[in-house]
Amino acid sequence: MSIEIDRVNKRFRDFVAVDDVSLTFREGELTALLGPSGSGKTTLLRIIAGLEQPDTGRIRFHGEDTTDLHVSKRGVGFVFQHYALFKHMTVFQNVAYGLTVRPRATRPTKDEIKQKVMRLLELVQLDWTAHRYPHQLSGGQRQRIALARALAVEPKVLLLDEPFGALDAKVRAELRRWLRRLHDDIHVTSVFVTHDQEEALEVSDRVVVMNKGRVEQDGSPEEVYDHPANPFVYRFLGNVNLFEARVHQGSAHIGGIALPAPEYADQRNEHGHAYVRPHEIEVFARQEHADALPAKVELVSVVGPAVRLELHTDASDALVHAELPKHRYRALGLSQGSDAWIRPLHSRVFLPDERVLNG
Ligand SMILES: Nc1ncnc2c1ncn2[C@@H]1O[C@H](COP(=O)(O)OP(=O)(O)OP(=O)(O)O)[C@@H](O)[C@H]1O
Repeated sequence: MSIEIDRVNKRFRDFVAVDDVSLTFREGELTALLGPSGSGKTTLLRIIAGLEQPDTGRIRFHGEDTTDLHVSKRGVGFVFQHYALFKHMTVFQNVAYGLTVRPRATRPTKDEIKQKVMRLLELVQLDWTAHRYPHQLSGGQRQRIALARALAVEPKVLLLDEPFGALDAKVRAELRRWLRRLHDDIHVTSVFVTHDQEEALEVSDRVVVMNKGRVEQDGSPEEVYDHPANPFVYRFLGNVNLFEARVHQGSAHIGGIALPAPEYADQRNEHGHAYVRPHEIEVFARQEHADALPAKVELVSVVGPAVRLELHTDASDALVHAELPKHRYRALGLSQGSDAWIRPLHSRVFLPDERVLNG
């Protein structure tokens, strides 16, 4: 079931929560709505669900206009951050609930319900908890049961609002891999809200980056990470270094070096910024390349197999962050206070008014 959002707007009094958003979620895809707090992700999800009415614009499920259709008629399943399971019901009863409350004509038999619930519990790998009560489960297990419960009624669309938000980092990481595998098995069109960029990049087929009620970029995880459409997306998707640049005839000059910026072939002496990710900064102990900048190592932190360096260079107002494998760092023989050389391997240049000439 594809979902089409067509020029949707939503205000809460003076506040514009969703600002002229048009998007298509393709059938069977898992899409992350990613953005900072207050960017309108949840409001958009609630509009898709039918829990909120848009002021203007239409929602279509598989081409059919559902904008005025009641939430109960849309065939959506939900999982929220604090999706309270019914405390007085066992896991089995919780998952069976949506089926048992159906009108008699469409209600499956007891045996059918039993089979289905047990199949779902196996799918979320918690069949052994069927007779337990929610308080006898961990937070991560409860969210998996909430997902089984949402799937029991065979939703056409699955909507998840920060489903792992309340869990600790390790459980979150496990559950997101688990959700990915589950989605590969069941292929229900799913939209999932998160403000965690790593979660969005790891789990989803597609990422929609939102900011102030608008869509900043919509693409595959690789596209949004490797080719951010604008400085907002660049900053939001991970660490980035900013260098003041003079943009002139297809080059961005920072310090004494020139970086290629072919998209600005016609610009002359314009002021801009070159964005470079920490792992795209090459570090040397000596001046091995003519196009490297002199720097000084200010801080070294070892994070598992990687080493993060913070370096001072005259070409940047802030310390430059570089990240390299530990073996490479060791081979360089650098330490805090050492003189070093840095070279941006890949950069993306933006002019201050965020004009993007190469999309
Ligand atoms: N019912 C409401 N009444 C008034 N304002 C609301 C209502 N619902 C949401 N808002 C406002 O709309 C804005 C967008 O909220 P929304 O929950 O969609 O953002 P979000 O991106 O999901 O943020 P978060 O990650 O913090 O949940 C927020 O500033 C919020 O205060």
